[in-house]
Amino acid sequence: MDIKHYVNGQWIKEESMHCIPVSNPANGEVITNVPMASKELVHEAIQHAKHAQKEWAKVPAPKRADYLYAIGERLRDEKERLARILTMEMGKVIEEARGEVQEAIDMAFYMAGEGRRLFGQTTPSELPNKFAMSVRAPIGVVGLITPWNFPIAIATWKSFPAIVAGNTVVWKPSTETPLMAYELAKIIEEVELPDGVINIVFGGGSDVGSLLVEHPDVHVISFTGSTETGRKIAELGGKHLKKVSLEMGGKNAIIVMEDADLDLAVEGIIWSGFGTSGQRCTACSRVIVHEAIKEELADRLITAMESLKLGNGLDEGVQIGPVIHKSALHKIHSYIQLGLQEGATLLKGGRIADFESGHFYEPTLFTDVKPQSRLAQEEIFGPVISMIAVQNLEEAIEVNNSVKYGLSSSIFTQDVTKVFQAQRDLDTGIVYVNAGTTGAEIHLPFGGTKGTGNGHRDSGIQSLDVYTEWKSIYVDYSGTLQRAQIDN
Ligand SMILES: NC(=O)c1ccc[n+]([C@@H]2O[C@H](COP(=O)([O-])OP(=O)(O)OC[C@H]3O[C@@H](n4cnc5c(N)ncnc54)[C@H](O)[C@@H]3O)[C@@H](O)[C@H]2O)c1
Repeated sequence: MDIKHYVNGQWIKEESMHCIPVSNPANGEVITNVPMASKELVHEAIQHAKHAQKEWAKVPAPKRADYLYAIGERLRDEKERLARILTMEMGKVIEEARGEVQEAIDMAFYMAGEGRRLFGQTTPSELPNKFAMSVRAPIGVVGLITPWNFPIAIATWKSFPAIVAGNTVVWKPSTETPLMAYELAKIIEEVELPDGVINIVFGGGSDVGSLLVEHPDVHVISFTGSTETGRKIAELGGKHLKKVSLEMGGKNAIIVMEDADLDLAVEGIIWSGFGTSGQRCTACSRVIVHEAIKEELADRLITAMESLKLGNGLDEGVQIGPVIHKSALHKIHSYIQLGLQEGATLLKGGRIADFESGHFYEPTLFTDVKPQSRLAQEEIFGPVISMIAVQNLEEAIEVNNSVKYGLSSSIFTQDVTKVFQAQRDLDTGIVYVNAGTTGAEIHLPFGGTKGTGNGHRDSGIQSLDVYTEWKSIYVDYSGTLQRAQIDN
């Protein structure tokens, strides 16, 4: 499949184009080549987006929303085909890939509905015969920079609210997973979204990504990726006084209290820890367990892990797919060595899985992990769970909150008092009760605190705050010049 950039409604293949191969992580087969955009093309895409935004902002929001309904319909028609491509390029198992495409569909319809709301506020004026209101105004050109682990959902969390609010978009997808972006571009073309409203340029982070962040005609940057990259973007964006929304890494924990339903807890831990091979920003990588049940929980987890099936995500019945590439495999393995050096006890896994091709890591469980060890503090982004024993809920919450990240947390307990105490004191942007750390719904705000985010949210109505400015409008119909801010 020959991938091209999509700029101003045109498919662009540059003469001097440099391409890099993209391979299926399940078997190493090259599935496409991704072109690296030149500086000139990125600049051109931004200029088209800037030009298109002036007209797009004048289109009534309910009409802008009609394009999202059409995109949603096309995504729904293509769901199975897209899910299969997603599994091929990213590796997640087909059920999860279907779930991800469904998220994009849901986001299209949800944000299309927003075209008939985009609520502002009216409020009384302090002066007679004067009307006061505030409305959401689009900001201009939005630059999107996205990761490989959710190649379509995250882009739709960002681009759909951006365009329904009257902005235009230049999107730089991850070079690991360009096919989903290419497929979305084809749908955008089919529904005849006006030229320049969504532009897609492929390329590396430090060149194409940085260009978007630096460019004076890009007014907002919406980024999802690692905390390390987010920090660089925040620094560069800050230098250019740019609005920057950052959704970054996580080190999420499940707390299991002594009164928990252990069958449920085991299911929650297995699914959130090993689903997507641990490559979710919300993946559970720590289990904070009450001392009294730590052995029983470990035994049950080991039993549940015995039956997990690794393999190509396209094969039905496979529960755990590959990790994205070889260097991820080696990074994960280096954390196993580190954990052992730090005194943790390896209960299961800890090995690169024995497959002829592809990048597979065995689901891994450690116990006796020290809360301050690097194994317990750093994002591994692989199928590795560390168990940490605690004496009570207060200690569990302290351990949960001791990491630099703050995305998702969860507690398994039957005690309503503990539930309310935990939801108040856990310092993450998302808290689950009697469910794992993954499984966010698109109509709730998604994001985290501390090293995970900078106060913005993807999804939910709250995401509109990233893509709009509040404009306050005063209409004086008194026929006289009424002077406000004067105390007679
Ligand atoms: N909080 C969330 O919502 C969320 C969701 C999914 C993934 N993530 C995080 O994403 C990470 C995994 O994704 P990844 O490996 O693709 O992350 P990454 O930070 O390596 O890359 C993310 C994107 O940033 C680009 N990039 C890299 N360097 C850049 C630079 N200097 N300037 C501009 N852009 C640059 C990349 O090309 C890519 O498109 C994990 O840390 C995970 O937790 C967070």
